[in-house]
Amino acid sequence: MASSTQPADVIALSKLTCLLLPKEHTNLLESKSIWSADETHEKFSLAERILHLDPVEVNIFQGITLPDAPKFGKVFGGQFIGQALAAASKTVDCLKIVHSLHAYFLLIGDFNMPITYQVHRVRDGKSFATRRVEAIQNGNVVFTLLASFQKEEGGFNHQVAEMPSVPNPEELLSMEELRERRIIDPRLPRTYRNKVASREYVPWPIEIRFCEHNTSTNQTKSPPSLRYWFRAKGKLSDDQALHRCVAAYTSDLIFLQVSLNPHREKGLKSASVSLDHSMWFHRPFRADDWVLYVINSPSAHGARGFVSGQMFTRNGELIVSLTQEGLLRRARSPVSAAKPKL
Ligand SMILES: CCCCC/C=C\C/C=C\CCCCCCCC(=O)SCCNC(=O)CCNC(=O)[C@H](O)C(C)(C)COP(=O)(O)OP(=O)(O)OC[C@H]1O[C@@H](n2cnc3c(N)ncnc32)[C@H](O)[C@@H]1OP(=O)(O)O
Repeated sequence: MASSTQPADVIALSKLTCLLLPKEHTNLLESKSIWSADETHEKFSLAERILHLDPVEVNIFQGITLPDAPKFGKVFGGQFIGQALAAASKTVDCLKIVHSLHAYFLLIGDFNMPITYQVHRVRDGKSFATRRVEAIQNGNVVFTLLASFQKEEGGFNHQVAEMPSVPNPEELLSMEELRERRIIDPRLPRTYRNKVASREYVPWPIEIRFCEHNTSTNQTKSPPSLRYWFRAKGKLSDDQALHRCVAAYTSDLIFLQVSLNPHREKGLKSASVSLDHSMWFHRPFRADDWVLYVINSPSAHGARGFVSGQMFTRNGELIVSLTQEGLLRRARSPVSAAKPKL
């Protein structure tokens, strides 16, 4: 080293020291912070592009609803959670990673309008940091999230929760295959099959494989529980913060609906929206690798359904615990509850 010449950058200079870093190690200086892509590249997975935010000012970010993002007639609740968590994460020291969040859905979001995320730096401690995020459209706060972040720390370790025994995702049908099968399944009512066939099919950014083969429809009763594997389509950047945002996004896709399962009946039209959502991230994971989502609804009462969930890696590690309460009503016709009023 002493006699050879190497290209290097001066990275610190004082009267007494001059710190040089060989060119091949300059990547060590790159921020490890939340995926820092300033542009949305086509090569990124759709999930990563949906969660992309533009910085506007310090603590203020802007997100949009991409044309190919799932919408359900409004801004999808998971998009609010994922984007708000991304905004919060971008303001936190990159060594701290989200361990819990609590959110409220206040107003139906308009997917034709950008969403402004205003981050409030509630506290920055040595080990923990807390952020509050407001999602704003047309001057109204439509969604709010509190999230807490922690520096990696060793400690006690136990896991009582056991991953249920379910088939491997490779043995199960994809949503696309399931849809094809349902259209031609003679055990299902013709009206239901026609409805599935005529409904426009928009692929989700998340691949889903239901663990139980069932022939129930949105018009037939079933137990208030569900288990499915999910993973982001495509490869995600290697940033644990992003993987947690993608899990947060996905967690609202099929969650509250489980609460409606025992109440489904012919002709039922429901008006249901997520009201609040809480998550605890226990261990690191990748959201572009299969994750098992185990959902139960212990209660529905007073027009509110309650659901709780656990997420496991393929190795049976409990990675996330979560809960949600949602509004569960019979829809008054015409179904108008889900229109934005901003
Ligand atoms: C289980 C097997 C599954 C297999 C699945 C396979 C495939 C799945 C396929 C699809 C899955 C889709 C998954 C979609 C999940 C989507 C989840 C979400 O994204 S929800 C979006 C996030 N949440 C929100 O946006 C909620 C925002 N918050 C609010 O809107 C409000 O806070 C509120 C909760 C409505 C409460 O506001 P308020 O106090 O003002 O409430 P009101 O009771 O006064 O009502 C407001 C408004 O609604 C009208 N309304 C009320 N009740 C009804 C009803 N029963 N029917 C129709 N309309 C109703 C009411 O008239 C009010 O309107 P107005 O002000 O004009 O009078």
